[in-house]
Amino acid sequence: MKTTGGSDEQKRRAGERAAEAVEDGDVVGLGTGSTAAYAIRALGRAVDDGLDVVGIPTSFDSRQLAREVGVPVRSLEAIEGIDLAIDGADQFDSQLAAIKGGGAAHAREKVVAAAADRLVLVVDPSKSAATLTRSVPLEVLPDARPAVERDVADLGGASTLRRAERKDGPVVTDNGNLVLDCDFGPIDDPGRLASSLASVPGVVEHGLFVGLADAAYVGTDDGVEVRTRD
Ligand SMILES: O=C[C@H](O)[C@H](O)[C@H](O)COP(=O)(O)O
Repeated sequence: MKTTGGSDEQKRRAGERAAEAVEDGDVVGLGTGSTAAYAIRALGRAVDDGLDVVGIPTSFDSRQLAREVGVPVRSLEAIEGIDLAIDGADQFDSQLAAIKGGGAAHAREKVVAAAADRLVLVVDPSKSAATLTRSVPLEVLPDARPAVERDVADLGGASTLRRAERKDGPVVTDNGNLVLDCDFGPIDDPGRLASSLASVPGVVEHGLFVGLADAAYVGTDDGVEVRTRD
């Protein structure tokens, strides 16, 4: 998966600190992306040392990595609750509202985050913003794409179909859908935009995570800064 933003060392610190918050017997949501991957690898080492956990992957890639490093996995439908979800973000603000979906995994990520008692974002300082400004990814039913593009324009956004980097054609999600990256400029009210996007027919899920994260572990050059909502 493409690595963005801060240094690998910053991401490693954030991911490993979040893995330390996992307790024996926990069911853990395993996020997607380069930062969450550090948490999954750290959990694998903890399992080697005797930690008893079950991981709930949010994507093909996180499932694959968990299996490689020895974290036992189960699917979301097989469990009743999640103690802690650990996941990355593409941008987040002081209220821990976040834009996710740089890896096109935000639909499952949101289901896991909503099912979790706690969501910890693992990020580097480049993800922090006073106002969310990045494009918001929408997972969209393929047939609904033109209609969704029109609705996004009515909401003041400009959509771009996400294209695959190493083959001709669009990115197809783990669920068989397309991704539209939608630029709304600075997002003054993430909650209002989230509600509007959730009501667009054909949008399977949008990448705005509002009111879901409990903490952000920000890996820095010196350590880890733990941020909570203002
Ligand atoms: O769909 C992917 C996810 O939302 C990722 O958690 C997000 O893109 C952050 O990834 P990374 O830690 O690689 O920047």
